[in-house]
Amino acid sequence: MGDLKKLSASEISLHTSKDDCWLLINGKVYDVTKFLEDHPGGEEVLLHASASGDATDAFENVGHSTSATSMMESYLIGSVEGYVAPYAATGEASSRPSSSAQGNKGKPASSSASFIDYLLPVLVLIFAFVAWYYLTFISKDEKK
Ligand code: HEM
Repeated sequence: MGDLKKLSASEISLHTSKDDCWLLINGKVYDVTKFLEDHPGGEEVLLHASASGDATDAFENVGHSTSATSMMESYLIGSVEGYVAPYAATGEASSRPSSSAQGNKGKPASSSASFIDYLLPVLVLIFAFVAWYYLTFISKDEKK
């Protein structure tokens, strides 16, 4: 498959129907018309992904098996010149769960922050009281 046809985005956008359905995934174009009925995930998702212009995100979000990936080869009909991978396909997808984990971390962090919010004034009061007590009574006694 060295001689992949170079297809334009506008050409691909003409093939989004049940009788003629192309998918753009990672810069490669797949004619899945004959696969629509056999797709384990259903034909609707394929038609929707086809209509969206770029099916890369949709395809990768499902976490397809390696057998699904090797199956794709038989539907490959071309590629897109100057293809720019969408966000999730660039390997940065792994940073998404970590950013949501950060959101989770926010909770204990903010509750410990509110704990310090209470503790700090109390500590300052205790320190002020001890200092006042020392200066008022103890240091006077020492001078005597
Ligand atoms: C040429 C492209 C595609 C091929 C060859 C393909 C193939 C497969 C295969 C073999 C499965 C069964 C599970 C597995 O082995 O991973 C599957 C499941 C599925 N696929 Fe695809 N798929 C393609 C594109 C897409 C796209 C673009 C979407 C968009 C959302 C999609 C959505 C799904 C869903 C939702 C399932 C069901 C997962 C489940 O029920 O666990 N597929 N696909």
